[in-house]
Amino acid sequence: MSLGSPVPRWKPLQRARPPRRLRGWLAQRGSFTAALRRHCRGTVRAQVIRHRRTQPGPQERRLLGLRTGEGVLLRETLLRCGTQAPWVYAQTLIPLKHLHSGLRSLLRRGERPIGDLLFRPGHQLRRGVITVARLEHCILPHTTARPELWARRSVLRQNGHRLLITEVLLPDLPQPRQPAWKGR
Ligand SMILES: C=C(O[C@@H]1C=C(C(=O)O)C=C[C@H]1O)C(=O)O
Repeated sequence: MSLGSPVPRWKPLQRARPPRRLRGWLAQRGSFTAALRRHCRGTVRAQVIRHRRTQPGPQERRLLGLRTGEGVLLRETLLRCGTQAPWVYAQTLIPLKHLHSGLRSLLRRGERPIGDLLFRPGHQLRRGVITVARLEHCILPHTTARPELWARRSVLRQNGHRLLITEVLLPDLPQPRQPAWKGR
């Protein structure tokens, strides 16, 4: 999936005007996987659609505090509830220099979303500022439709390591039950 061109214009959530029905999802500060699970009667699964080393763009490099030439692991997944149509497209960038064995094994966990492991109690994970963007020319897999799509992006920090997570809310994502607009 492509986030489209031109590059999305990311704004802090408080300064953007996403549709009301999406605000609760966009403001979620805890595990997104856990939030999805609260709406899913089956199992939340992460289908890995890409897993490869790459060079980050200038914005991503800055957010991850990387120098030119420092590579990242790109993981792209579709998060879905059971066998339903995907609810979220997620893109995770992990600096290769932070790819310690713990993280490596975490990424080999089949269809289990990484949020479950990142947000384990006692892991002292901190989410930075959440920025959001309306994707103007996003191309969804398997369809030519161009719905209005919103995405959010944030940096997760743990013991000096950083991950950049982008989540695109897909049209089949249900309405959140509890508005989390103010976040935690
Ligand atoms: C970071 C989280 O993990 C989610 C799961 C992902 C995956 O398995 O690829 C990617 C991003 C998130 O939507 C979370 O739950 O907040």
